[in-house]
Amino acid sequence: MSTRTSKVSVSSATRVASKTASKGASSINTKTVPDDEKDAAYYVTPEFIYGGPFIPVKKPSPFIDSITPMNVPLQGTFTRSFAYISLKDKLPIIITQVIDDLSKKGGGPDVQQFLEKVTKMKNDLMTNKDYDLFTIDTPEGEKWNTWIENLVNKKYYNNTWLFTECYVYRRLYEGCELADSLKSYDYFAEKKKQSFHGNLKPMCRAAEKVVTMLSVSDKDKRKADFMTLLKLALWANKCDLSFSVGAEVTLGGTEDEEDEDAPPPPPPPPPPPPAKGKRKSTEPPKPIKVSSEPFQMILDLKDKLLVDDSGKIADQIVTKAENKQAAIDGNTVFKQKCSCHRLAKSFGVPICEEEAPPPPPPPPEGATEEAAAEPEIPKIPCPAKMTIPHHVMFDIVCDNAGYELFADLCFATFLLEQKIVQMVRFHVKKMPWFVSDVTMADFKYVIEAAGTASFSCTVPGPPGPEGNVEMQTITADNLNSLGKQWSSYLDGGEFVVMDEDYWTYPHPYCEMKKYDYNMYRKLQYTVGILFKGDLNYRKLLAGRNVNPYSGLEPNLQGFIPAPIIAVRTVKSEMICGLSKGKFDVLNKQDPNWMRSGDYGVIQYCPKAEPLKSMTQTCSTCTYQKPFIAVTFTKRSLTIFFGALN
Ligand SMILES: O=P(O)(O)OC[C@H]1O[C@](O)(CO)[C@@H](O)[C@@H]1O
Repeated sequence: MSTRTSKVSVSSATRVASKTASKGASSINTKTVPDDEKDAAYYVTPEFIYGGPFIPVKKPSPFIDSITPMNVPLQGTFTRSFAYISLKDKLPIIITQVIDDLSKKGGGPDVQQFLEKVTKMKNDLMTNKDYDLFTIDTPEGEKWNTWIENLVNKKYYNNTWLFTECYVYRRLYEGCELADSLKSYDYFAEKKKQSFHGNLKPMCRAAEKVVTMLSVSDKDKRKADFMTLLKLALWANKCDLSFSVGAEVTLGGTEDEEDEDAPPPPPPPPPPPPAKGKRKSTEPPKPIKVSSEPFQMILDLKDKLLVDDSGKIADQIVTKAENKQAAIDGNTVFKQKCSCHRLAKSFGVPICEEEAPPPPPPPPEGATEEAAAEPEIPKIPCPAKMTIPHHVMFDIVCDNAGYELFADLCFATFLLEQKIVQMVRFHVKKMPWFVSDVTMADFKYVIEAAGTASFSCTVPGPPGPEGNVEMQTITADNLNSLGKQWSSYLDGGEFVVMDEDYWTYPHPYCEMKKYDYNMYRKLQYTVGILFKGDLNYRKLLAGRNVNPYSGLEPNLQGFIPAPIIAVRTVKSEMICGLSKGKFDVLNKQDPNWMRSGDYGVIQYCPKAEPLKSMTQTCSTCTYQKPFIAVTFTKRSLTIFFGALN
């Protein structure tokens, strides 16, 4: 795989992405359906002719010269939408990069087969064909085929953008699953690693401050730091390689932008007051200079944060965590002893003699053999009835590896060190996804690399009392100690990493209950779920172009397993929760603002569906199949319960 990628700073990521897109598109030697003129020609050319060559039958074009109408799912057929651009320009380039890298890598016939399949998929995408079915023979492959067969629109552009993008990434990975020499191969791995190393400087700078926020602090400081670290996690979402079409995105700026480490310029003079009676100016705001120092960046981007619920989130998550702890402390039903017995049973190890329950009483005299053989009903309560977890936990549905994961880990560390929660569950992807999304391997890589990275540079320190600026040295020491801390959290079970199937399904989250009830139930144990990034946001809003002034809660359409925190930089045309008039002002300033990744939101829905004990029991207790997910670490063992439908 080629290790060379172009490098862009966050501010220029969009520019480069669109440049790369058009460059890449022109080098792809295949007819693209949606180019306006070609498109018209394509749909006018008849597939067959009735009664001779003189009666052409025009195929109806699915393409509509429009933005996505309100409340309709984002879809490639709206030629003035970003979904269209993404399918037309971005996705083919990402697929081409995979093909190119693997072609260079070379390999046997199975790799050739992979390349043929992927090339066909790219052509199908570019000519708006029907999806092919999966050939992989697994229960998950079968599920995908059922979903495809049940679709009304099976074409790449005609179906929802969400389904098509997920389908493409899933099919890419199918190619690896089918090729012996590519099993568990990650064609995006090098890019993700480069993106980590390209951001060492901002990580080292951020780590210097993060370590000062960890010792247990008073209420006000804790709240302020909570909010700051959530914002650090927000702006880290700019580092996304699917958005930049594989070009490395660094917070450090490109070489010619490095002068941002210079002391800040004096503030500009205040603008003249607006003339009386004049309407608010809709002129685009002057481009602001954004620092590569992550905490300064938060301040620089203050006005780009369109919804900021971080204060409310800090207050409410702490309160919910305290309440959960009280419930755990007061819970007499599931004491450790019961769990030990159940686990011992589940894993077939003998129960300690003293602890073992008394042997069952002998069958009463005269009882039939059948009755005597009745299974013993254990005295421990049924896991499916369990409604209180063993730990106060918080969940993060991760997005990108590299710098974004670093920022998420910092936030998680804060929650643990401030004793707000005792466990953080990270949800990652089972396969390479949207270029830079975190997989299990990426998670381990980032932690190890943070623990061992070496870095040193000098930057101007904060101005002294007389405005004098002294240079200070930044090293990787604090990043290293964070990395080591994270490794020990993994060993100790404070960090749990899970790669459930649902995160790579093409379904919006409001359908989780229908497609994966146990996943929904698992999420119900937590005090809050942080959903990172644009794709997660799209899934939260069911992929629709919702009313920008509507609230988050109604748009979740019943997906409320726990309080939801949505943190994303805006990279696609959907948003909710804006204050009155804001959407119109932003549109007037820049019609493409939602495609820029320059704006962000931190949104909160406090509502949560209480976890009820299940009507079904599980086989540990009676006769039905239990669902038990177990996470082992050196120092602890965690179990999540549910029951299979
Ligand atoms: O990493 P994030 O924030 O989920 O962003 C991914 C986004 O980028 C895109 O690839 C668009 O550029 C979208 O498909 C997607 O919404």
